[in-house]
Amino acid sequence: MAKFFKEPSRTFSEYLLVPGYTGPDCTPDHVDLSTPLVKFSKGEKPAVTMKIPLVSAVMQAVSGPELACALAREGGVAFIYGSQPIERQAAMVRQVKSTKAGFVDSDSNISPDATIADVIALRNRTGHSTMAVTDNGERNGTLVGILTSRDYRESRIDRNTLVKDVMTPYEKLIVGKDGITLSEANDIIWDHKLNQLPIVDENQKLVSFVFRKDYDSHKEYANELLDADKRYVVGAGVNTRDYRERIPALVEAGADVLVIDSSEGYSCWQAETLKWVREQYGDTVKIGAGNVVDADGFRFLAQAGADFIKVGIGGGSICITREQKGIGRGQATATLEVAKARDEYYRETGVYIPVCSDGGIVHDYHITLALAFGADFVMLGRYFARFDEAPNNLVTVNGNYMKEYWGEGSARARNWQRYDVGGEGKMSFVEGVDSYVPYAGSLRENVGLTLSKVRHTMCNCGCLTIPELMENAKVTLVSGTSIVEGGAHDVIVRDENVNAKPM
Ligand SMILES: NC(=O)C1=CN([C@@H]2O[C@H](COP(=O)(O)OP(=O)(O)OC[C@H]3O[C@@H](n4cnc5c(N)ncnc54)[C@H](O)[C@@H]3O)[C@@H](O)[C@H]2O)C=CC1
Ligand SMILES: O=c1[nH]c(=O)c2[nH+]cn([C@@H]3O[C@H](COP(=O)(O)O)[C@@H](O)[C@H]3O)c2[nH]1
Ligand SMILES: [K+]
Repeated sequence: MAKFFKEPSRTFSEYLLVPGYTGPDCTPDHVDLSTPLVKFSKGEKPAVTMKIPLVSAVMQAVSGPELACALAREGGVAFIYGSQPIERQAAMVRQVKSTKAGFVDSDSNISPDATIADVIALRNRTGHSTMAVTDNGERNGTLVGILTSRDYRESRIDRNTLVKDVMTPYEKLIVGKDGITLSEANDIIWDHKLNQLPIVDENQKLVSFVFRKDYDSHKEYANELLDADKRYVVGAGVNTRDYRERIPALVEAGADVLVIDSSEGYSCWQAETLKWVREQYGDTVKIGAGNVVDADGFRFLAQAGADFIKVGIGGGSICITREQKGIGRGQATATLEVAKARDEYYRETGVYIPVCSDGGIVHDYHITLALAFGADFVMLGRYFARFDEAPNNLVTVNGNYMKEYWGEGSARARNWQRYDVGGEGKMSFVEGVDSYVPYAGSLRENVGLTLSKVRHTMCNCGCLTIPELMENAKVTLVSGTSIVEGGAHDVIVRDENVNAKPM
């Protein structure tokens, strides 16, 4: 007979944390959110420890180079999406590894022959009004000028006006030479009262920008996650088909960690991929696997050699896998059971394999719950898709700023040819939707706020570290009615905008 799990599978919104004793030193500024990214043996240190328990989803709408740098600055890791040609993904990894803190890749570039209508469209798409004018309109083209919102009056200007007729031309620009330090660049900005300094190489090709508004934040990134060469740490997604070509390209580009990106990881394909990595690279290449939702799946991938294991089927905000295929498990139950299997495996072997809870985080407190349930870190898609740094378009919908967010199993993502690589045929059904999420501003601000809530909650629970929270948290199931009790109720809320909304 089929196996039936005794308990229903539950999700994070069905639980709350019950406070523990808070002592005088248990304050948010004392909370340490560092957490292992990859496996380690008892008594040893993991090869990569994150400063915060957040990684970004392996998705086209989420994890591009700009977001990767922004997240590494805060102490987390992004996984550059794999649903793109190998060379392009490797180039994104290289871009992160070659980004120097404070030097920003220009994401708003336009050619001198473009029109103001093009400028406005580009600004609406990227949210940035400072544009590099390059000969070919590309990021690393020859710099011929700069265009900012001060160069034209949107309400008056003829939309057919050409960029070259309103831009500040190169001859009038103050530029920095590639190779200068951040403090030299900032000195030039202050001496000349600039808002931005373009950095160019010896052939006048645009390399990057330094922005005045970034000055304060660049002074201090206490949690910055850097490799031994002081470059940002970055991850990348791979699949179980073209890994023999993709992995070498990503490793060569400098990826610090890889993850097999799949809805379902309890398969011979993942074991084969892990085996191949060990044969080729031993333990020098770090690679996570998944997703699984029970102890059997965990043990299988642990024995196959995974460096961390990802949990979650069908709980993501854009996921329709449960509806389409009927596989999955409530995210809280899945995380708890896999974390228990992780602890058991650790007791048996002395090897600790970090567990990542992937998908379905809706409120900030869900992160704290996931950690209390035993996750070492969480993977977020929707959350990061709302930020400036994500590679997805900013659009207006009914007058509201939104960012586009689509699943990797949606038709939109699948237009990418991965389903034709080595497979018997195309997948005929979709497992994800194409959607909008409300635009939320910068990653730094949002992550700061989210983690401040996590730290406060941990203090309520009397815990200063993630392992302490895993060990000591007290968790209660809540009834449907008590969930209603937990929100504003029986009052007429006056102003939606000034009241706290869930993230
Ligand atoms: N976490 C979740 O709940 C879900 C995530 N997704 C996302 O969608 C994307 C696509 O996921 P999947 O469809 O699971 O991709 P996948 O490539 O892992 O699997 C697609 C199909 O190909 C088969 N397959 C994989 N490697 C093979 C090989 N070497 N030879 C023959 N057959 C092979 C698999 O068993 C599966 O039937 C990923 O980004 C994933 O994260 C999609 C649905 C649910
Ligand atoms: O059923 C699915 N169809 C999809 O098209 C899809 N795309 C991504 N994912 C998974 O969702 C996670 C992100 O979830 P959130 O938006 O809730 O953070 C991601 O990290 C993935 O695990 C998908 N699941
Ligand atoms: K399976």
